[in-house]
Amino acid sequence: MASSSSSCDATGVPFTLLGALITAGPAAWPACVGDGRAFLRDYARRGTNALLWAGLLSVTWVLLLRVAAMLRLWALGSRIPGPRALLADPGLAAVLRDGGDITGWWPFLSPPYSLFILTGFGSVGWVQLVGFLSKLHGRYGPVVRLWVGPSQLLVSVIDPTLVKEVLTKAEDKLPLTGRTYNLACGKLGLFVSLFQKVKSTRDSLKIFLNEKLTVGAGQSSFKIIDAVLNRINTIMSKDFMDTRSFSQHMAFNIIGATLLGDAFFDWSDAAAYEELLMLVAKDGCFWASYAIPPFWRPSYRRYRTLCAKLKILTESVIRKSRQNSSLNHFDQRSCLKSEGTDPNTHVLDNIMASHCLHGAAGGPLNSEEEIFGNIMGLMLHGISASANLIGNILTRLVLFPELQDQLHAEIVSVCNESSKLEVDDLLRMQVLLATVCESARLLPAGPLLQRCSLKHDLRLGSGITVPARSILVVPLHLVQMDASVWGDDADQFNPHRFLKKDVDIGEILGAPKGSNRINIFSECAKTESFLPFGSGSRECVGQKFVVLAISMLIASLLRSYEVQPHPSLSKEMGTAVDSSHLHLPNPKIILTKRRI
Ligand code: HEM
Repeated sequence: MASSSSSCDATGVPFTLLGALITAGPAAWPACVGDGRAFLRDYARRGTNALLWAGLLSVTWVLLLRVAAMLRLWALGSRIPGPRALLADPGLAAVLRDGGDITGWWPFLSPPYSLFILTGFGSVGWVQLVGFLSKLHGRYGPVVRLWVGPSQLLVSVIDPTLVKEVLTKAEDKLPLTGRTYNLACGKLGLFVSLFQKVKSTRDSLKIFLNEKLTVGAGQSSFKIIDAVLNRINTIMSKDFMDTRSFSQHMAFNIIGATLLGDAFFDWSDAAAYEELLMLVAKDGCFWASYAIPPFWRPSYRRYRTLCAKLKILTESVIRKSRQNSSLNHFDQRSCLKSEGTDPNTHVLDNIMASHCLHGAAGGPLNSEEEIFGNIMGLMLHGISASANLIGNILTRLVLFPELQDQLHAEIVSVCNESSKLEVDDLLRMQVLLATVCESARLLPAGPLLQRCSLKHDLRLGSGITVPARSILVVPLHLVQMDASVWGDDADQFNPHRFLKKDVDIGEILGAPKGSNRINIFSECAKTESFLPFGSGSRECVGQKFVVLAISMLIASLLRSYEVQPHPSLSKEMGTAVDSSHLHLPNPKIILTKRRI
């Protein structure tokens, strides 16, 4: 016997709500189907089922994609030499616990996911990390893989040719780098992961910074250094100062005045800004390392408040700087005017101007917010990294008084007493440039260059394929202290190696190849192992500017002052330098005016 439901002819009943609306309605349906309310209930049930199925299918699809990506990562990753197991090294646990710092700006993943958060100014974390990678490279060769999580592959490269290839081919930064700067500076177009996003801003910034020091033009004295040095007399009213704070203060003034123009010098909030900036730089990487911002932690909220204050101050100095600038606001004039960039304006206008051009070419205009963010990011990175290098050089000068004498003699011989120092003079100061380079070689601003290729696998010439989204690192300290390249004394401070061994920093200085003035660097045999400013698509945009600016600062300083250790410290100085040179003391120094 047929059941009542099977005898019900429901074919006339519409399947969808739309269908129901355009038919004559429930009145036209067979009685066994029920009234309109029953239809809606049935419709809701069917709809919910469909949605659940769709959700289930999408989640399954995403999971399958993830699993497939993970299997692919495992398959490709396992072909790269390296330890088999997931990372379980007790030594690195200590590194994990260390705090992070934008100066190092080699941020990694975080508690609880992370491998390590690296600190600036030569922390213990550096030593452990470098030691660990050194062991791995010793065992597995120049390319080593390290599983830092089931779906996270770190690949470390130290072979100079492969390093160059990696830094050129892999154009993206780790997303965490961008997050760190985003957290501190808000929206910004520099330092973020995707190369395509940073490219145009990088280009205009490069032009601006390079034109600040027109190398080889013969007539450009570096006014900012004069202004900075004028401040030394005020600072010297104190008995002594520690190298770190002095270097930070010098770097702050040089970078601040370069980016923001003269307005920076008579800015009443400068001291507060400097303090705030360093606080924000110190903790940025740590907080950004959380996958979900820890809003519930009061210390995190305090950090956000500091960032907000810094942002307000940055905006106020930028406004002040704009008022001072000859180009008051970015307008059509500035767009038309600046195909190249005008070195007399400040960087803000140039970045804006370049984006006007960009806009004319169809690209999006930078928002004001992004421009403020860029300037803030540059201040954070530029000041921290420059302070590190200046401090390193000053410490070496204190440690090696005979080098200081040699530098002074060189400075005096290159420029006569009354003349102003010019950039051209600097290019003749070979020992000075070599000292800057050697200091940068031995103590880079961060221990690792980091890259990733977000979208594509990376096929290296050596036949190795690095899967997309792997973390690629170049341990600078291992590369720059490689005895097979730099000789047995690779870990010793010896600026003269740059004179003898012909490392080409001509490119950094932007001088023509073979130029007489810098022929010390005319051959490039070791260049690929000298990477304090990185290399390739994401290399430091400020390198030429900063090498010359710091050389100018040191030359101007040594011309008028002798840098001496404070008497209370001089005895311990000799032993304070750790053999790996990853730790430098922070000596108290006295600047004694030279008798002319
Ligand atoms: C001694 C001082 C400095 C050091 C040691 C330094 C070092 C570095 C390093 C290692 C990188 C990454 C390179 C790579 O991954 O290949 C970098 C990137 C960069 N640096 Fe510097 N830097 C210094 C000063 C400056 C200054 C003064 C500025 C500008 C005011 C600057 C602007 C940049 C920019 C824009 C990038 C690239 C960001 C990107 O591509 O997203 N740097 N720097």
